[in-house]
Amino acid sequence: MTDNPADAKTDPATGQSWCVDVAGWPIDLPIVAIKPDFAISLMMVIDLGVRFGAHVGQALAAKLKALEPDIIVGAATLGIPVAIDVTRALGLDAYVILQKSPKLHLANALEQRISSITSKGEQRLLLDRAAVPLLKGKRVVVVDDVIASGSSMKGSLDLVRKAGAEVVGIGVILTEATEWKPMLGADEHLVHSLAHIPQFSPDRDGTWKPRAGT
Ligand SMILES: O=P(O)(O)OC[C@H]1O[C@H](OP(=O)(O)OP(=O)(O)O)[C@H](O)[C@@H]1O
Repeated sequence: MTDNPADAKTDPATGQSWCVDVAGWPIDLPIVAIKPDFAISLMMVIDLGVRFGAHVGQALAAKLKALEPDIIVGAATLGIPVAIDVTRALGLDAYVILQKSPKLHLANALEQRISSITSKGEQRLLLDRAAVPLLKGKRVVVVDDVIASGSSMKGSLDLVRKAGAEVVGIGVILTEATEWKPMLGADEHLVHSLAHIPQFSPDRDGTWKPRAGT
């Protein structure tokens, strides 16, 4: 036990869940406390199976097809299956992943700093210079599983543009709350999502309820 409230740990498991309809496919997401008075509902797309992956790939492709993308870009880690499923559903082949692990071959990569709502501290997004020719002058759609603070997506957009691509759209399975809108600024209108999730505060009896305006 600690006397300093700042040292107190929040138990992330609330035992509650939030149901969201993802383009006709309902999923239950655990509500996870990040602070004593703040929780999110957490989608781990890699735990939802290949049929769900194919479903979101097809549903996002249906929204993104008219933008005529040449190639899809996704950010590690949870943006990887989304990028693959959307690429497959659009009938494309190549895709580009923005990595987070500083592999040996990425020593000279293009780099952007990000800090997402679900990961502690600052992270780096890395674009392999060998992938730049796949993007330069191309129509690109950037995908991810979730956009929340918008930091990860903003970093992805900056990197893709540094590589000389035109970003014609953004595809996400879920938008979360609204913080991402000012973060993306003029790029907000590029976002296509399959569903929206709020953020949560506890009411007096400890039940987590959607925060107003989220
Ligand atoms: O809008 P934001 O606040 O940036 O949050 C969204 C990002 O957070 C998650 O990634 P995370 O950083 O947890 O990394 P992971 O995909 O490697 O698990 C998610 O996959 C998005 O990329």
